[in-house]
Amino acid sequence: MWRNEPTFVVQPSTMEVEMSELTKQSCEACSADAPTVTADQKQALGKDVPDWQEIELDGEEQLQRVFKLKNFAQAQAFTNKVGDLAEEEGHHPAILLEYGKVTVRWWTHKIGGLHKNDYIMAARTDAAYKDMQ
Ligand SMILES: C[C@H](O)[C@H](O)[C@H]1CNC2=NC(N)=NC(=O)C2=N1
Repeated sequence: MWRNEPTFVVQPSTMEVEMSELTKQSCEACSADAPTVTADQKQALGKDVPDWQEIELDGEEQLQRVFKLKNFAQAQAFTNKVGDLAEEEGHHPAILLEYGKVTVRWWTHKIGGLHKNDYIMAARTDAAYKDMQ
């Protein structure tokens, strides 16, 4: 017979839930006339990817994060994971692969700036990095 043992469900913290929100989302189709994110959206979305910097390069706003890895082979493996993610979503970053270091930049080429998709992919990149630790 099933003993009615109490089952304790561990509730993720709101932060984890928020973080997991973006990592669970997929990129939405975005056309060349899609708007870039507003300042308010940047503020709200930025909270889910706190380790990323908003930079401007060639007049285009981008998200950038430098990931530290143990050596070149680990950096290469992480680069490939990010590349696979990008192919899956049809949304691609700029990646600089160095010994023990990978610099990733996300932005949406067709709108020349930041779209919600870039925040989703930044969160997914963080999750891929976490999986490698
Ligand atoms: C045809 C192809 O789907 C488009 O060119 C995609 C490819 N990957 C992309 N990646 C990014 N970051 N921005 C884009 O606008 C983009 N467009």
